[in-house]
Amino acid sequence: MENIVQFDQVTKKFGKKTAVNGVSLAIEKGTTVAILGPNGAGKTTTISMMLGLMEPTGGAVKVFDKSPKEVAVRNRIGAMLQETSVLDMLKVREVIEMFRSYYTSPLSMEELIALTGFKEDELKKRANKLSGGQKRRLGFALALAGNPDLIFFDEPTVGLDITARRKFWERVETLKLQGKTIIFTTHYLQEADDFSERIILFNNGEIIADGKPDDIKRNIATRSVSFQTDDKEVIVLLQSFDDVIRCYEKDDRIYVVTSNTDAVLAEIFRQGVDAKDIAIEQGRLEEVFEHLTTESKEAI
Ligand SMILES: Nc1ncnc2c1ncn2[C@@H]1O[C@H](COP(=O)(O)OP(=O)(O)OP(=O)(O)O)[C@@H](O)[C@H]1O
Repeated sequence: MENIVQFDQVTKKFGKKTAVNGVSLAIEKGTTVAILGPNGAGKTTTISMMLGLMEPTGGAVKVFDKSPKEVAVRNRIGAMLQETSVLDMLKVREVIEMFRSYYTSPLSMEELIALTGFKEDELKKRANKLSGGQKRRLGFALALAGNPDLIFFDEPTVGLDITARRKFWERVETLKLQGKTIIFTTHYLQEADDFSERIILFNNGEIIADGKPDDIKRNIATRSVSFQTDDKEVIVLLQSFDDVIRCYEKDDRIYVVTSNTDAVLAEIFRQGVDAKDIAIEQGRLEEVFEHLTTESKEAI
């Protein structure tokens, strides 16, 4: 399989701060990869080096087997980054036309409209009059204007409502079917799980997990059983249950973090624990990250 992106011992330092630390990875043609990690993990820096926007301090970055700075490479890459501001005074159609003109074999206007779902009245709007969701769609159109083989989305769904999110991922599915290589960053484990074939998890500038979503999830995603109780001693009892990772109290509720919510619930009932308003919650990624940064990396 052809490697589209290749990092060999890549390091990026900003003064004394090491943002990316000796990272090696290869991304194969046609895969959809999610780059996940807490704030400051090095995701954006990694993507910036893939895009040739930043030079590594050490190691080698290759995209399509060349430096990402080469024009021939740039022509094959599309990126939707956070907060792209585009020529506000132009109308949507004009901005898209302008971006198309930068490329030797752009997608047709019709294809771009179909991919982004812009209506005729929206195409006539000035870019600065667009809603947040429409702006994101414009960013999507601009990323695809050159009919790229490799596409980057940096936190593409932040601030979008559920419908806009669903539509965004439907559009990405179309690109996947066309055999594009797609790399996106996200804070949402669920999105990474639903839409990628591979998750690369960053922490402190290093890769701490890399694999299929199911494998990663099994290792990092925990769920919790939570409830209200008047029994102040309950945590001690809960900690003795099998499969319990940890317990804590927050906002007048007891949380039992576990790899097996069914078993914990059964035990709660069996032991007659005073538990009211029981709920099961998917572990928050922040909590997982917190856990990861304090636990040994070999646990993954
Ligand atoms: N231009 C810069 N100058 C100095 N430090 C930087 C610069 N860019 C990034 N950093 C630092 O490098 C580290 C990695 O930052 P990066 O933006 O890559 O993280 P991230 O995983 O994308 O985080 P977020 O989820 O918050 O976007 C952080 O500690 C950040 O403060």
